[in-house]
Amino acid sequence: MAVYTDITETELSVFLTGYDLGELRSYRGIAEGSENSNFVLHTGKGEFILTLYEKRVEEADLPFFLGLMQHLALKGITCPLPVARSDGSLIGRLAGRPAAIITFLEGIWPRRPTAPQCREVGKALAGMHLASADFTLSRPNALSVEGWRKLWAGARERSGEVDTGLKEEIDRDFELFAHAWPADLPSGVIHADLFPDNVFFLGDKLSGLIDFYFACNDFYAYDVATCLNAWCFEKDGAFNITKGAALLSGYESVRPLSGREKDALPVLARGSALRFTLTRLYDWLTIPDGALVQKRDPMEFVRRWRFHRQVVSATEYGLIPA
Ligand SMILES: Nc1ncnc2c1ncn2[C@@H]1O[C@H](COP(=O)(O)OP(=O)(O)O)[C@@H](O)[C@H]1O
Ligand SMILES: N[C@@H](CCOP(=O)(O)O)C(=O)O
Repeated sequence: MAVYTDITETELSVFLTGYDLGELRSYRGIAEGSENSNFVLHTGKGEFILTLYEKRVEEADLPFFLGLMQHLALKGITCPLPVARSDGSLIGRLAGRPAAIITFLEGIWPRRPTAPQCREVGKALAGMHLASADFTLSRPNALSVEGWRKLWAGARERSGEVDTGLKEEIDRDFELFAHAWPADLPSGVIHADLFPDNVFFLGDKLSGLIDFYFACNDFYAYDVATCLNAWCFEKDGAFNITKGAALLSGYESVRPLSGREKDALPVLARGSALRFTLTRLYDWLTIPDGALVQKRDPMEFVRRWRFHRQVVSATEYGLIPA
């Protein structure tokens, strides 16, 4: 469910007078997504996506997110282009919420990603990293190790309700990250949530990257690690090395990883799996049933995190040794 704030035809028509998009022909809410309210608009100028930003997105971060999409789209990355209002701004207000309109992208997100699709996503991720190198705004990653600690503080005491033993196991990882988390790897703007539901395909051809609302500045290799987690595990929990190899070779065909980035992949993948475990665990334990936020199973990522704890070298992800 992802229409948390409803809108009337009248208020939407008034909102659209701030744009050069012609008249409103129809609109409908979109069921998918989890953070914001999204609508498809059909106007005199075609189809667009309208997003009303809900409480979890900080209004102060919107210039970064929308500016990034604009920067990337103008550089040829297949992502939505924010539509400017008649006064030149990208952000308006609708139904008491900050709101923006972005271009509509064709495509379907893959429910069961294939190895060729993993290769395409690797290439697209590297393309995004290169294209964002000269983006002038920055945003620290609120969901890096210190952010995880805060989530853990809010979930730790009740974590046994999800899996016994988790408390001690996660505590131990925080001790590891205190000294083993990389201090300096090549960094820049990363997507930070490039899961299959944020990538559209037409067949095996990638047609769009969406949902830049976790984008931030961090290690590029951390974004690669997140994609390994999001794209290369099967429904039964097993890591698929063919998909891992496809994703990594796709990435390296555009932006080769340095030796230090390769060496760091196991700890980054472990940290990234913990990051998604913790956001899911926190929501699982703190959001009341029936609330308007989609809760996701934390155990899916606990299993991935446990897998990475056994990994000693990135060759286990399908990386070809230099
Ligand atoms: N530019 C776009 N073009 C086409 N569909 C889009 C676009 N942006 C979002 N959507 C649709 O809206 C859904 C939710 O978008 P998303 O940005 O993932 O929301 P949330 O931030 O709430 O997770 C997507 O799964 C997709 O169906
Ligand atoms: N990808 C995250 C949840 C974020 O949801 P999104 O709909 O904004 O991509 C997870 O799987 O935990």
